[in-house]
Amino acid sequence: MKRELRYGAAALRKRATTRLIAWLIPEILPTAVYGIAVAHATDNFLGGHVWQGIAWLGGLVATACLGAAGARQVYGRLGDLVEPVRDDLVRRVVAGALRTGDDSAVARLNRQVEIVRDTFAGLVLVIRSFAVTLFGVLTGLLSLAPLVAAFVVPPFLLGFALSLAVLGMAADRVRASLQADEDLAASAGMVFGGVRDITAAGTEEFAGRLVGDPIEAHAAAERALAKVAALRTLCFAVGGWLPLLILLAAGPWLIGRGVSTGTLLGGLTYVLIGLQPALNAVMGALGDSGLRYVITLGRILDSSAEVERPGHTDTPTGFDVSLRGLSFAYGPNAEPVLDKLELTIPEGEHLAVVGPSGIGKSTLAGLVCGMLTPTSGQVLVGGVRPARATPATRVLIPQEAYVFSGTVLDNLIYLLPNATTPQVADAVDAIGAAALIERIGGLTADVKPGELSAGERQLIALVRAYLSPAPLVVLDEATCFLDPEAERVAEEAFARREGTLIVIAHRISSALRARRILVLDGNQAALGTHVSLMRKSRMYRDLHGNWAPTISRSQIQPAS
Ligand SMILES: Nc1ncnc2c1ncn2[C@@H]1O[C@H](COP(=O)(O)OP(=O)(O)OP(=O)(O)O)[C@@H](O)[C@H]1O
Repeated sequence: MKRELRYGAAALRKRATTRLIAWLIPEILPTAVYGIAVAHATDNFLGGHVWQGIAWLGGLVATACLGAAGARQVYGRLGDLVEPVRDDLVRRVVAGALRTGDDSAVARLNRQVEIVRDTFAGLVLVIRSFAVTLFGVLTGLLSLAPLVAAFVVPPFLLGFALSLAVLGMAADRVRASLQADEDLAASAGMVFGGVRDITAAGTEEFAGRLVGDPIEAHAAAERALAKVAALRTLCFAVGGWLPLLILLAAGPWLIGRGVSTGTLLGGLTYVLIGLQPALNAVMGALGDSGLRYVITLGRILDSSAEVERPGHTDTPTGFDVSLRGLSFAYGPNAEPVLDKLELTIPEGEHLAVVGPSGIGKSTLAGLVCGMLTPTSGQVLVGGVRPARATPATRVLIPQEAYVFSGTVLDNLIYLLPNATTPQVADAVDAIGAAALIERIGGLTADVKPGELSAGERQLIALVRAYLSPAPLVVLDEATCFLDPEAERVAEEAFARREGTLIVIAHRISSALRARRILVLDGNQAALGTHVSLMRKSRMYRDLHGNWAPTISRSQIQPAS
């Protein structure tokens, strides 16, 4: 919210604002005078001086005309103030769309720019008119009877301060409500789209849960919003009605102290037709236009900040990977897969990640490579969030290797299009893919992905990753279809390659080759070498015990 308020404040630092303020003075006058005029007119009428009473009311009409002339000037000045805001926002939106090539963003964001312009103008008007009333009423009350002011002003200011305090809370809750609304629309849309399949597969209960949670979240957000509305009414009661009650209750005491009936009526006039409507208007505007301004402007600034940086990316400094209190769950109410994980993987490290099936190894790989966003905590690669880091910083090879129709060479140099022939030959040799490529027909032969075995596809993907310029390589069971010997050759090649290597291991041999091993165990994690983990991690000892016999009798699909 601070950023949006700063933006508004900067937009107000203009000459147009000074001119707008200057035109406040003729408007303050009638506001200051009407209580005094009512007081004197009443006292004169009560004292039988009818003409003097009428003269006071005539004076009130004259100052009101002066105020109207001042108000007329305001609208012309307002344009000078808000149009530059609109221009600036449109410039940001269009510049962003040109960089991203997202034409639809222009239409979407332009609508938001209109909202910001209108709400900004509305806020300027309401705040200005509130200031006029406040200054006018204070001046009038103090010149009429400071004693009356002492009863009226403090509860009014208290109500106003409480309203401002509630606004911050309201902004958060409106944002939460919008988010809940969007989440519900997304999950309901997904379920409605798949009703036929859900019925066919008999997964109604699962689908019910899928929309049930967002419905609950939405209802909770709306209830929270309703509580804020109730609080706002309470604040208005304090600021708008309490001064009136106090003044009425203190009436006899004030009259006993020499305050005239007219003066009391003048004080009530200031509250009833000055302070109370002004507070109502400013609170309504801040709670409605103000929140729409903050939230809509926030969205525009967020989207333009995303595109203001070239290519939407940051360049990491170094390639150490740090996990800081990293937690991740696949849904708002799902059990966390990873919980407050702390780990630093220094540049050049060779780390193996082991753990039972479904413990979260692939989830961790996805987080490190920026394909998943942490629920809380951080992943940083060279000090930068992976999703924002330049894509060339990391490569993730999953279990199901991706190979596309094209030549073998196209497939190999996909991540380094300008690779030289010796570079390609080195990579092929290092990974042990020479025999496979020869069998396919050489580098210029066409690849037919469907005709390759899973292991062969993995070999091609491994050469591609090896050849890539990425200093961080994550192999997520990327060698699981290779025989142990082919896996050893490939892994050793990656270990020799410069950079950081993270291997999600599916065999103990992979873990034994690594410099350090991370054992994921429920929400716990243990880090160490094979020797230290055999001593301190029961989970690692169990995995080692289960894995060891399978090494010799692995049923592995040969690579070639
Ligand atoms: N897209 C998803 N949506 C919901 N839950 C998921 C999703 N992907 C994974 N999970 C769940 O998250 C948990 C961790 O999964 P993950 O694939 O990270 O485990 P893993 O240790 O890599 O398992 P494996 O060794 O079998 O590949 C599992 O309970 C899994 O069912």
